[in-house]
Amino acid sequence: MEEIKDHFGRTFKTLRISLINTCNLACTYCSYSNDDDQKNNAVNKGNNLKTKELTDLIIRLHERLNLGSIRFTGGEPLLYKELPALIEGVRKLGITDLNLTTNGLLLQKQASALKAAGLTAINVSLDATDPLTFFMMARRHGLEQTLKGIDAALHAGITVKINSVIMKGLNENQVIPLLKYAADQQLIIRFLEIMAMGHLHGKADDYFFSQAEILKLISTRHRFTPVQRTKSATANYWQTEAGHIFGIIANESQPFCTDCDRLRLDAYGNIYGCLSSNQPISIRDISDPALLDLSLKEALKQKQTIKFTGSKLSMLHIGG
Ligand SMILES: Nc1nc2c(ncn2[C@@H]2O[C@H](COP(=O)(O)OP(=O)(O)OP(=O)(O)O)[C@@H](O)[C@H]2O)c(=O)[nH]1
Ligand SMILES: C[S@@+](CC[C@H](N)C(=O)[O-])C[C@H]1O[C@@H](n2cnc3c(N)ncnc32)[C@H](O)[C@@H]1O
Ligand code: SF4
Ligand code: SF4
Repeated sequence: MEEIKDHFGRTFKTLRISLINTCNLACTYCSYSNDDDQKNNAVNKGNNLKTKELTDLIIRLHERLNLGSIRFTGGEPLLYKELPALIEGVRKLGITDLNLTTNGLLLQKQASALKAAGLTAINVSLDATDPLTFFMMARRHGLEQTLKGIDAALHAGITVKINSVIMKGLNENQVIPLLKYAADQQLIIRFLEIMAMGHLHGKADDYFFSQAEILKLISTRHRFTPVQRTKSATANYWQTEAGHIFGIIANESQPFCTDCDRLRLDAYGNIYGCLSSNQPISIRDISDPALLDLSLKEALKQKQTIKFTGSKLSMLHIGG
């Protein structure tokens, strides 16, 4: 069967599944307000997919795309009750690179079940090592719980990386402490440039803290050299003289659309070919393979040529 490809040679190999569009934190850059929730309900159509329906959709996507990896995200994916069962089901399809992006609050309880189910690696979001700044960023307390979650995942034998969104005027003073925490734990950390999504659409500039600014801050403490980028990666990486690897996801300063291989599936059975797209393409009720192909080709057209251009949907709603 002919591979679904665009004229840049891009195809879909990584499936990012948003399992749920609710969350137990309300991060300032993601959630509209303290009690956000469904203000932007553009994609909240119908009922969430049941685990069986979701597994069937994954099977059909995998048959067509020969997926290399899956990342479970959200909203907060650890609120999805049947995650271990889902992971087990997907692993049986032969997809063994199975990853999770989480805020880590519920990780302490779930880490060993996730490992047993076959999860490969976890990216934990952590924007501060200081409880007050954590609260300011997340609008909830939870630093200690998140740190315990990271410990539990490591104890269970799961590889962990840290993601830290850096916002000018709010938590740039956390770059050095976060880097130190990660180095002490021997974890890779990636700092994220803020993205103009949801309520930040058109307003993100005020908070933008660039890759260059992050590197400048780090250079006051460490010497570092660049690491060769891997194809389709979101992050650029560097290694400090002490051997610690850190990265920056520079959506604005150093975009990575040219070899993007990511397809998104939300909790309602809609696909998106690009994080910049507000247009859901429903594949939930499609059983005809030719129609699935058409939908995937349509989704591939949503990809950007150069960089992320902003979205009215927040990560909470499209799936981060
Ligand atoms: N523009 C853009 N940014 C993305 C995309 N996927 C992830 N990101 C950015 O990368 C951040 C971290 O994403 P993760 O869920 O950790 O996934 P990842 O970076 O692909 O993970 P690794 O495979 O471990 O490198 C997100 O919060 C976004 O800022 C994408 O498809 N497009
Ligand atoms: C939407 S969250 C979903 C998974 C989980 N709740 C978590 O926080 O890891 C996925 C990632 O998106 C990032 N994110 C959300 N909104 C963002 C924004 N406006 N700019 C940059 N990153 C953002 C978060 O920091 C997190 O690392
Ligand atoms: S970034 Fe993750 S933890 Fe924070 S509000 Fe969004 S979905 Fe929740
Ligand atoms: S903005 Fe779109 S094309 Fe660019 S990396 Fe993100 S998902 Fe891929």
